Formats: sequence, structure tokens, C-alpha cells
Amino acid sequence: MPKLAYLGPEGTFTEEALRVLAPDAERLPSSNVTAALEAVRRGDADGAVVPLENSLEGAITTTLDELAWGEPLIVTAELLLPVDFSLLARPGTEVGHIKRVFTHPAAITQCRNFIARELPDAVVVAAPSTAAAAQEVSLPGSPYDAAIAARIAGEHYGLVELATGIGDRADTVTRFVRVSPPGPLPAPTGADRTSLVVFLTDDHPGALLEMLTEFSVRGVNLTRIESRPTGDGIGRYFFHFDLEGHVADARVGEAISGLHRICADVRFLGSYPRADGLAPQAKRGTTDVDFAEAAGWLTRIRTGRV
Ligand SMILES: O=C(O)C(=O)C[C@]1(C(=O)O)C=C[C@@H](O)C=C1
Repeated sequence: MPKLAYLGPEGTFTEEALRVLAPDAERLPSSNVTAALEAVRRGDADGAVVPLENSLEGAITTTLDELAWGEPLIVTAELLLPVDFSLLARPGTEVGHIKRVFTHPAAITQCRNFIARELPDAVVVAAPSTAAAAQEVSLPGSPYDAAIAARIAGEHYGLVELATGIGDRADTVTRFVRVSPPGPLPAPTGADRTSLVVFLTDDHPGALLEMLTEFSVRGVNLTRIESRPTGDGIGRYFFHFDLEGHVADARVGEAISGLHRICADVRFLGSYPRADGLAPQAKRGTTDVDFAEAAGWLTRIRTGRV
């Protein structure tokens, strides 16, 4: 039974994602994303489940940065989890009396309209996770009157639900990934995604275009591109790419080796089945058969067998 670290305590959205991705795993709650990934790097856990991006808020930058630096880890699975927030409080609390709300920063952003409309005068304080907020609010002497978290966290910590479905959009999803130490990759399924981190050699006109060209000429479709500061000063960035296909696909492998030739560093973050199951349509001339045929042709002309 694998042991998987996750952003705890019990009742987080991350735990819900873990239960779907690995129902039989032993769960190791961590106090933040960094600690969950460190547990994997130290060998205390076989893997971790962490949030990567949200359909409303965008990238979970801690996760992106953690995967870009330090001992390499790879993504082996992903999940799209609908996130539905509730306003939770100790029994007897009235909405009109809520002065201090505790929740994860991602929940603050995703419930902005509800907070502005229903709790305009409340102070909203950032918590390590939504479930950590619910746990804190459940304590009798808590300085917080309410938490914003998943309904299940309320049930777990004995809170009552004062409002439900309070996210700005009902269709919000968070994309979670299962992260493992480097090792064998999940086999290609025909509907895969590959993740990469790319560092430029230097800043020059067209640097981004040169990277994108490696994908474009081989018919590789990107599903996400994100720039993150390197920390070396204003204007210094590295890039996260998600793309359609598996590194075992000729067009993906060729594009990545092209990047490896022209960039200072390419960190491969894994190839894994897409949660939405969408299979890419290879453009004419970019299938594995096309690449193999072209390689055979090149060998023939190089060896005088024209
Ligand atoms: O706090 C939690 O419950 C989490 O699992 C973290 C997290 C996040 O980091 O985005 C996950 C999903 C929701 O978007 C809100 C919070």
C-alpha cells in the first residue's frame, strides 16, 4: 500500500483528490504543499497529491515552484476535482455576527463575490488549508467565527453549514497531480499530457518564439504555459509548459530534444494520462509513422541508397 503525503488535515479538497486518485493509499497529512513534497524527497512518503491549478484562480504557484527547483519529482497522474465551498461555523452562530473568517487563500479568491456581498465587514484571514481553518474554528476559544471549506470538513469538525455553494462560479475545478520520485513513466494511453520546466540560456528577442517553434513545427499542442520569476531580478523568468501527448510520441520527444538543444535547461516533469481523456488529433506529417518514415528516408540518402 503506497504512502501518499497531502495537504492536510483531514477534510481538505486535496484529501478528496487523493481518495479518488489512490483509494487504497495510506494518507500522510502535511501542513503545506512544500512539506508534502519534501516528505517524498526525504523518502518518508512514496508520493504526494498536490493542487496545481484552478479554473478560476489559475496556477498554484507554490506547487509550480516546488516542482521546478530542488530534487526532481515527476507527475504520474492528474485529476480534475469540482470545488464547492461552504460557510461553516460553530452551532448557534448567525451570519450577521461573523467578524472573522478563516480559510485558504485560494478559497478567498474563489468566494470573492460571496464575501463582498454577505460578509462585507468581516476580516478574512489566510489559513494553511480550508480544513485547517475548519479545525481551528471548531475549537471553543477560537478567535475566528467561521471557516470557508468543503462541506465534508464541516461534518468532520462538528461545524454547521450557514451557506453552501458560495464559490463565484458553480463549475470551478481544481487540477490535482500525483507526484512521485523519478522512475518508470506511466505507459502512453493515446490521451496523455506532458509537463516541462524550461530555463532560457539568455534573454534575447524571439527567445519565447524559438521555444514555441519547437512545438509548433512538430504539431504539438500546448495546454498551459506559465512564466515564473527565477528570483534573479525583475524580468528574469523560467517557463512551465503542459502539452498534449506522451514523451514516447515521436513529435513530443523531438520537440523536447529540440528545446534541450536551445535552452539552458529542460526539466522533464512527466508524461501521464489526461484526466479529461481527450486524445489529440495529430496533424498530417507528425504521427510516429511519419517520423519513422522520414528517419528511414534520411538513413537511405546518407548511405547512398537514393
Ligand atoms: O485547502 C484545501 O482544501 C486544499 O486542498 C487547497 C486548495 C488550493 O490550494 O487551491 C485546493 C482546492 C481549492 O481550490 C482550495 C484550496
